[in-house]
Amino acid sequence: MDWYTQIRPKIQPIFDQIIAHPFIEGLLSGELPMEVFYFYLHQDSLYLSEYRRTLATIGSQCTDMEESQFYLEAANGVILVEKALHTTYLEKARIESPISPTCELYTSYLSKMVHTQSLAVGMAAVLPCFTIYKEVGDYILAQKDGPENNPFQDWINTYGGEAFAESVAQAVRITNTHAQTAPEAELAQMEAAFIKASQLEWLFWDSAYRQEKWPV
Ligand SMILES: Cc1ncc(CO)c(N)n1
Repeated sequence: MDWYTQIRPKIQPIFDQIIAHPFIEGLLSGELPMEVFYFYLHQDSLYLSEYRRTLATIGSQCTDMEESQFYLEAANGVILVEKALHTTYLEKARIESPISPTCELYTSYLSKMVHTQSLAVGMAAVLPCFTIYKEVGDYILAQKDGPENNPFQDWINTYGGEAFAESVAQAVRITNTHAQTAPEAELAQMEAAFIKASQLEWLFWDSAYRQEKWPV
């Protein structure tokens, strides 16, 4: 059994809590308050501006040319999403809230992993950013009881679409390849990183829903 197939069931309780979260329910029903959505988008644009550099770092660490190309292209894809977010939503809304504690935690965690751990562990740490968004996108697309004109449809299409699915499948394949030759201790670190990043995905939705601020 490949690495991802055996690790995925371990985050099922986290995934179940993500899709049951009022933020996701609100995206699905179209009833998420716009203010909350804008807060999320602004924090996500701050997240993406760090995440792209994390992906590019992984790309620069890969010795295999195609793996390198994949992560560098993924970083480039993130830049395109960032730009699209800015032009379609954020420019008009002019949100200026500072980076939230959770956003700072998540981006710092990923940066720490790729700068201080092995390549395989770095790959495992960024994998939930691919797989969880894809699964959430697919889950929302599969619901039949959404409204006719969902204001969040563009967002849903981005992550539920075919293009993103292909990128996710490749990230899974590459990470599996690295797990095949990883010693026990490294596999344990890969698992811990994958689970931690999955928890941070939940926390990111939750912090957006709460419009999390620094308490002091
Ligand atoms: C927090 C977060 N994780 C993953 C993605 C998908 O790239 C995103 N846009 N934001």
